[in-house]
Amino acid sequence: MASVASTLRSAQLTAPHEEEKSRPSLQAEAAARGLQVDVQDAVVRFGELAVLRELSLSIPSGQFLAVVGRSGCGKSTLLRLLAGLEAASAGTVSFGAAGGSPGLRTDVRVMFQDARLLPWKSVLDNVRIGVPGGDRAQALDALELVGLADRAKEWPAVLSGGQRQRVSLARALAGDPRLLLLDEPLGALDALTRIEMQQLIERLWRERRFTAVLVTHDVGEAVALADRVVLVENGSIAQDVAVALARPREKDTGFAHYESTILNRVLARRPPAEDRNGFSI
Ligand SMILES: Nc1ncnc2c1ncn2[C@@H]1O[C@H](COP(=O)(O)OP(=O)(O)OP(=O)(O)O)[C@@H](O)[C@H]1O
Repeated sequence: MASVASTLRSAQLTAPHEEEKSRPSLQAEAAARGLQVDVQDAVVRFGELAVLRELSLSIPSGQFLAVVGRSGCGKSTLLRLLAGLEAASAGTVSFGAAGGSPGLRTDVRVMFQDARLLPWKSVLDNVRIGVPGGDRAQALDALELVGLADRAKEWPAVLSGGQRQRVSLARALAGDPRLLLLDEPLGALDALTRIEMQQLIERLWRERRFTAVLVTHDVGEAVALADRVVLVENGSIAQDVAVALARPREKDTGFAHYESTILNRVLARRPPAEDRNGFSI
């Protein structure tokens, strides 16, 4: 990873007109960084159960995509397919113009709902796991990104749940991924910490321009973060919504429109009464 802290520092030192002039080329470079993803007619089965049924999805380089859907519809299975943790029995998954495939790729990282930190390793050593070669400076840089460089020497056990998730995010970003897969990473956090983490993830995505795929039960979270929200239903994409709202997003009427459009569609099939009262699915 190029020194992120130094990149940010040098960006801050750039005079405004110079920054303005260099913006188009920086944007082009940034857009090219994120991995393009193409899923074509993918089928994933667990025994008799076909979870994904000829699902097709193209994600352009650098897009922030959110995946929503009812519990058990196959959101995590789709994410695991992209991570190379599940294999398709039919169809294809390919990355980039060159068409690379999932598997043991260093440019694809996953963040899960539980932080999955090794309790016998320090915070810094946990982050070093995410750095090819385990470079200390690179790991420290990633910890600085998430605001935890001063906790580097401590044990994971002394951190709060939100801090542990930030370490997990640092570990995922430390290898400078081109595709970040987020499987309900904020689901276990309290509401305030969750909002702070959403803002952190959005800021880092804007700065680093990786392609992001977020699985979430929270339609509000999907609308707050994503360029595009897809609904998985019956094993394929049942709704595909481009979220045309300026960032950072405010919970205004435009936001509420997207939220209710998606939620109404999710609930349209089989709306249990308890789901109608909230924004989570
Ligand atoms: N390894 C597995 N073996 C057998 N069945 C599985 C396996 N993984 C997932 N499934 C089944 O596939 C279906 C989809 O699971 P998946 O975890 O992808 O759903 P999900 O939409 O992410 O659910 P949730 O929102 O509740 O996390 C479920 O019925 C689940 O039981």
